Amino acid sequence: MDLIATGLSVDLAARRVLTDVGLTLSPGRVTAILGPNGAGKSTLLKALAGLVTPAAGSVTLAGAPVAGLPPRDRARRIGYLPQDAAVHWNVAAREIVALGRVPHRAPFAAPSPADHAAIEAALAATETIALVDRPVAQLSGGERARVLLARVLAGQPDWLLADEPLASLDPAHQVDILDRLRGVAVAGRGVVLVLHDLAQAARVADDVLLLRDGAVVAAGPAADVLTPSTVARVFDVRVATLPGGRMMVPIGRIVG
Ligand SMILES: Nc1ncnc2c1ncn2[C@@H]1O[C@H](COP(=O)(O)OP(=O)(O)OP(=O)(O)O)[C@@H](O)[C@H]1O
Repeated sequence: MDLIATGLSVDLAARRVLTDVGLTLSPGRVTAILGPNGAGKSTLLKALAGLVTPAAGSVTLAGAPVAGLPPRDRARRIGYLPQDAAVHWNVAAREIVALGRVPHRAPFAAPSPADHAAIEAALAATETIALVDRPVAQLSGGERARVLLARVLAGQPDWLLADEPLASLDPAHQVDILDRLRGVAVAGRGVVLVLHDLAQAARVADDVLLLRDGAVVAAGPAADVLTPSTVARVFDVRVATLPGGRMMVPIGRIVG
């Protein structure tokens, strides 16, 4: 059940922000989308989730255009965690996580044992069990981010698309959530992450897609793409590599 973008271009406010992007994503792998600010990473993720209308090209899931999938079906198959997700209702965290199961049952039906099991598993994976009775408005940014990730995990989608899921997490939770996301891929689902941290990407990703100015600069297995020269070209930074070669730390700006 591949997720495939073909000749994908997206315009926002009459400006082209993605140009002719082509990629094939396969289940069982973690793909990291990296690139400078404004490169089009979030727009690409939204397009993969069927949430923006392409100006040209298409996104298909198992051969069917995602834009044409019935919304409930699409929500069951593609879980999307936006960047800086806001919560508009000040309800208990458990209610937010439970919303992840809504696409799985008929309108107004009571949660099934499978729903309860999926919610408990998501709470455990994100270490949010202790937060379930707290109103979300009273949670810290990192706690809220974990609750929102739990909501997407509870939906057990075939594809999990997350936009900067580590942004407000402390190092322990970053490592833990990355391991959980790897586990989702190992279990046979597809995981696509927009990340900023090169080291985290090197740690978690099987495949890496580098975007700059709305176009793909490099894509493929992480070991092939995350090289000092490619990273320097895309981000205008000099990097030092840690032993092993894949872990990189930016050490200076390339000017001119
Ligand atoms: N709603 C919008 N209307 C108009 N332009 C937009 C809109 N959203 C994003 N853009 C523009 O589209 C381009 C790509 O934005 P996008 O958010 O996809 O980039 P990004 O790579 O995710 O950036 P960042 O790393 O800063 O989050 C940017 O130039 C941005 O200013």
